[in-house]
Amino acid sequence: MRIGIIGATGWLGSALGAGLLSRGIVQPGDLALLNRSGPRPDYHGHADVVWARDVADLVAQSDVIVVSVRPEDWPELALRAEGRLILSLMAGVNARELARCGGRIVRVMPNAAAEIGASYSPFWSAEGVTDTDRDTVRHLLSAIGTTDELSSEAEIDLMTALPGSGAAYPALMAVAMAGFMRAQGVADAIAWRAAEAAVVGGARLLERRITEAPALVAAYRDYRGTTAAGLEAAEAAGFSRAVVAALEAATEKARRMAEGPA
Ligand SMILES: NC(=O)C1=CN([C@@H]2O[C@H](COP(=O)(O)OP(=O)(O)OC[C@H]3O[C@@H](n4cnc5c(N)ncnc54)[C@H](OP(=O)(O)O)[C@@H]3O)[C@@H](O)[C@H]2O)C=CC1
Ligand SMILES: O=C(O)[C@@H]1CCC=N1
Repeated sequence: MRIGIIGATGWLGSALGAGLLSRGIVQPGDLALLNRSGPRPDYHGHADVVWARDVADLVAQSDVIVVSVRPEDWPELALRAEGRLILSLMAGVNARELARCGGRIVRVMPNAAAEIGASYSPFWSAEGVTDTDRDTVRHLLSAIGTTDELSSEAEIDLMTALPGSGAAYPALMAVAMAGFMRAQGVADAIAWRAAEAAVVGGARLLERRITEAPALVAAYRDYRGTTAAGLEAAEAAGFSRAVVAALEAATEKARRMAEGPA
């Protein structure tokens, strides 16, 4: 099967291309690529990938087309892709708009952890998508991590806020934590390592047992030690409210983008 990626050198398109090639899901000669800035002599160690001349050329050389341009760049693509399976990675471009290209539409919401094969990339299939298409989607997404099929397109906007945000909130937390340490006079490198211990070490402890998070919070509270004091102060300062506000704002932005200009 020939795969085309529009936006193949971008943050996500490049991660997907790398994953597809390194896992042998697609052979270099069956991978058609397009970007704005032009072909690269080497694409993740492969010189023999196919660089399309333009959108029409990419469509002609692909059975499945991944659209990984920024949402604002979608209209200028003027994609015509009758009979093709389309995987849109774009936030805030709805299936009705995408269907104008004439293909069978699947919307996917990956995240930046695609770079390390650890993206959770839920997808939603519009009308006309077949079970064979779904198998194809799952196979392709296995190149960057795991997936689930969603039952409604509205859930894509929620998934755009989370998990689409990737490392954004952990990074924000790390910045605040390291900032506190530095403000207390701790050396820069040690301040960052302390933040890393909490953000990365803590995340590793929760890996594959995230549903135990409430019990873990309760265990720290019941311990009645220093962390319990910290958790109480965090909640009093609005920690959970801040997280919810962030997800609400991101979801709302995705919805407004999908509705188009007022
Ligand atoms: N980044 C993320 O964490 C996430 C992003 N998304 C979605 O994924 C999509 C891609 O995002 P991201 O990878 O971050 O974006 P980038 O800006 O990193 O990459 C965009 C890519 O699109 C290419 N491009 C732009 N315009 C055209 C055009 N007219 N024809 C061909 N190629 C074009 C660019 O080419 P060139 O490099 O030559 O300029 C580049 O390769 C977005 O729609 C975003 O909403 C979804 C979830 C998470
Ligand atoms: O911040 C963004 O717009 C991209 C799209 C979804 C998640 N990240």
